[in-house]
Amino acid sequence: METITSEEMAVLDINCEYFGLSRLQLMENAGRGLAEEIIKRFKPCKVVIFAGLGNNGGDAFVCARFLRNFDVEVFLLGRSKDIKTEIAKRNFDILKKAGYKITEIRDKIPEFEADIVIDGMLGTGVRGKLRGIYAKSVEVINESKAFKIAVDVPTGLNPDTGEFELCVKADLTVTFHKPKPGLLKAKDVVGELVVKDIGIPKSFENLAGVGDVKKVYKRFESGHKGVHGRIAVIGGIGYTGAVALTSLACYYAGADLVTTLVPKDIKNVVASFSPNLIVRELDLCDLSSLNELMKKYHVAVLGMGVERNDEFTDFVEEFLKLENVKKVVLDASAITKDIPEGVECIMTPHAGEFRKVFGEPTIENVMKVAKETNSVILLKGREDVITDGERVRFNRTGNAGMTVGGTGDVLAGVAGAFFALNDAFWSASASAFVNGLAGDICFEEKGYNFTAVDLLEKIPIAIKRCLEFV
Ligand SMILES: NC(=O)C1=CN([C@@H]2O[C@H](COP(=O)(O)OP(=O)(O)OC[C@H]3O[C@@H](n4cnc5c(N)ncnc54)[C@H](O)[C@@H]3O)[C@@H](O)[C@H]2O)[C@H](O)CC1
Ligand SMILES: [K+]
Repeated sequence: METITSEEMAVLDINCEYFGLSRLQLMENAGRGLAEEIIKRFKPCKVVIFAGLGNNGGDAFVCARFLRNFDVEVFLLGRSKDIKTEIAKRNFDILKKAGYKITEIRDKIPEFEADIVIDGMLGTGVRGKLRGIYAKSVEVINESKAFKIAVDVPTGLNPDTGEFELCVKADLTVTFHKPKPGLLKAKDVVGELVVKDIGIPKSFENLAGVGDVKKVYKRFESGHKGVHGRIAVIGGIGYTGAVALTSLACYYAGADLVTTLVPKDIKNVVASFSPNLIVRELDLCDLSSLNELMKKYHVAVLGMGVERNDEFTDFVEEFLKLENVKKVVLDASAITKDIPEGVECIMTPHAGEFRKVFGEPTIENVMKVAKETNSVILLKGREDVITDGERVRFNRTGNAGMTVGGTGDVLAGVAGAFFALNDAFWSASASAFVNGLAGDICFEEKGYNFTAVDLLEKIPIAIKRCLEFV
């Protein structure tokens, strides 16, 4: 049975909203689906809903509306003004206006008689040990003789691992869209498991969106220089601009420190492009200094602005074997089959570069190569393909103006910055989305005739738009 983790569900939730399927619609479908399962099993009877302050509670409020002729009472675990989300509050207010019996629980849970108890306290938003009234409520529910129905996840169960300390012992769990992995591991507390379709198109699951960017972008208020990413950019053998574009893209995507390593003869040229750049001499033969240097860096981004040559190909192979090389983004001439064990890798070929090294860029072959090289492939194209060999995501942002030279160099920098603080798969997906969105912002302002420098400067705007999306 295909499952979805709570993290993936959170990303999908936001992406649905971004693609026009609102969370309010999803909540309505979830609540209605839950009520359908109850009406299928029970004649109208007494129902007590234990509702939390998040969307799990929201689903239960919707469900109440569809339990026509049932005697429904709601125990809200806290004050209504503390309800966390606008959509849950909206559904709470509807019940209030409709005159449903609602009790705001502070610390004492009232005595109650019920045929059915609905656990709408916590779902995929649960974090850590059950606190305060939540723990008490679980104990009271488990002592009750009522038929216990869990909304999405029995409260207290870790939806991904199936672990729990104190958890609702449900007779029936109605989960939405797909089961969370933990539900398949904890049958004793899950009871009968029903998966309700809430109308999310299958394709949305594999589409890169704003949710991907919100997942990977991190800013620590109390951060010191370097905590947001230290990146080494290596290239510039033959071309001067590419490595500068990549290095500046690392900064525009949030990295704190970027060192650009280029051949001696162009060092000053590259340095002259921007005071943001820290440019150092690259000696392809001095691997021990490079290994020393990499001690201080999260990620190395290689291959931009290098005419493919055997010397550089050999260098890349040796570089990847260095002890302190943990995470790499391999672009253009650095793309290779030989990724050593223990090196996390994102490769960013376009179709031509992929074909040269791995053969036809069909989805199947790209997934096969990702699996064989134990890396994430971000195949650039009209629709980017991101895969780790198991999972696949597609990115549809971007436009025909991005065929201009240098846009791939910018993408490699964005991927490097996200990769410093995240895993390869989501970093690749989020960077493809951001790079394309920046291209679309350029198009809004300039039509198709924008440059890679224009794209570069729109990267922070694109990220800001994603982070502001609620
Ligand atoms: N995409 C979907 O599948 C949909 C899911 N829906 C439902 O939404 C919940 C997830 O909602 P969320 O608001 O993210 O979190 P919860 O309701 O699970 O948690 C709420 C709230 O509780 C607090 N909290 C967390 N841990 C604890 C704890 N240990 N003790 C006490 N309180 C805790 C925390 O502040 C949270 O914010 C999902 O399960 C579905 O039921 C949508 O409605 C439909 C689409
Ligand atoms: K629940």
